[in-house]
Amino acid sequence: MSLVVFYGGTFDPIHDGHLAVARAARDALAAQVRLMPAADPPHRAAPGADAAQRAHMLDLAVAGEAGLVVDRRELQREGRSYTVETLREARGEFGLERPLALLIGADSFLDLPKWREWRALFGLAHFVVAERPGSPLDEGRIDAIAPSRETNDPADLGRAPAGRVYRLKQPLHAESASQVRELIADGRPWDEFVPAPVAAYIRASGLYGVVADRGATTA
Ligand SMILES: Nc1ncnc2c1ncn2[C@@H]1O[C@H](COP(=O)(O)OP(=O)(O)OP(=O)(O)O)[C@@H](O)[C@H]1O
Ligand SMILES: O=C(O)c1ccc[n+]([C@@H]2O[C@H](COP(=O)([O-])O)[C@@H](O)[C@H]2O)c1
Repeated sequence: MSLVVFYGGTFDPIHDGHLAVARAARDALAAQVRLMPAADPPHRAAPGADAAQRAHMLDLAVAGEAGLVVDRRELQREGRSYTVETLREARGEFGLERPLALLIGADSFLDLPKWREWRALFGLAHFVVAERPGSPLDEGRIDAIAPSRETNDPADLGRAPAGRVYRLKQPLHAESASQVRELIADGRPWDEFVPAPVAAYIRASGLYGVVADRGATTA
């Protein structure tokens, strides 16, 4: 059975780093990647764009892109978007045998022990960890969180429903959503860091306090 990859995030807004990671996972694992916006993400302040706007920006970013889809399941649930609940719900849909994986940046993975019922996550899905500047996965860091689970063989993720950790090797991408929001707030160029249709939507909606005639790298 083919692997399904969930890529959860606040995506406030989606940026080129997110897209690069999603494409790299799709290509390395030959799997569908489901970009899944959090309704109310745990462990952070309320997002600048509401959930419907963040999901819409994902739609714009993946339009026409093979193997990348938007998954709105967390928007249909009340309360905080705890991943353990999302994966339990996904198991109801995909069954217990289907290989599922959670795609996650290295910074989030290193924070995993703060997540709700985090040890249970390894019984529900594999992890695909994307390297990220500022969060080096030095020797032993993955093993310290997930002893003996790491594999270098992507095929291992198709051989079991859950429980392995695969490190996604891809060119590093420095973009972050907070950087994009800060650039917009400062009236500095920002649109080179997000997909063009997303930049157009941010401008048209006045998100993040964007001023229509400032911050564009192209007039
Ligand atoms: N440039 C990047 N490289 C690798 N992983 C990333 C990158 N940007 C985000 N991620 C990962 O994508 C997931 C969703 O990230 P999120 O939507 O919070 O974006 P962010 O850029 O980290 O946002 P913020 O700057 O607001 O914290 C997280 O697991 C995060 O680690
Ligand atoms: O389940 C948790 O306790 C938990 C704690 C922090 C983050 N998450 C999830 O991790 C993903 C990335 O979160 P964030 O805040 O970096 O955008 C997103 O899907 C969140 O719902 C989940």
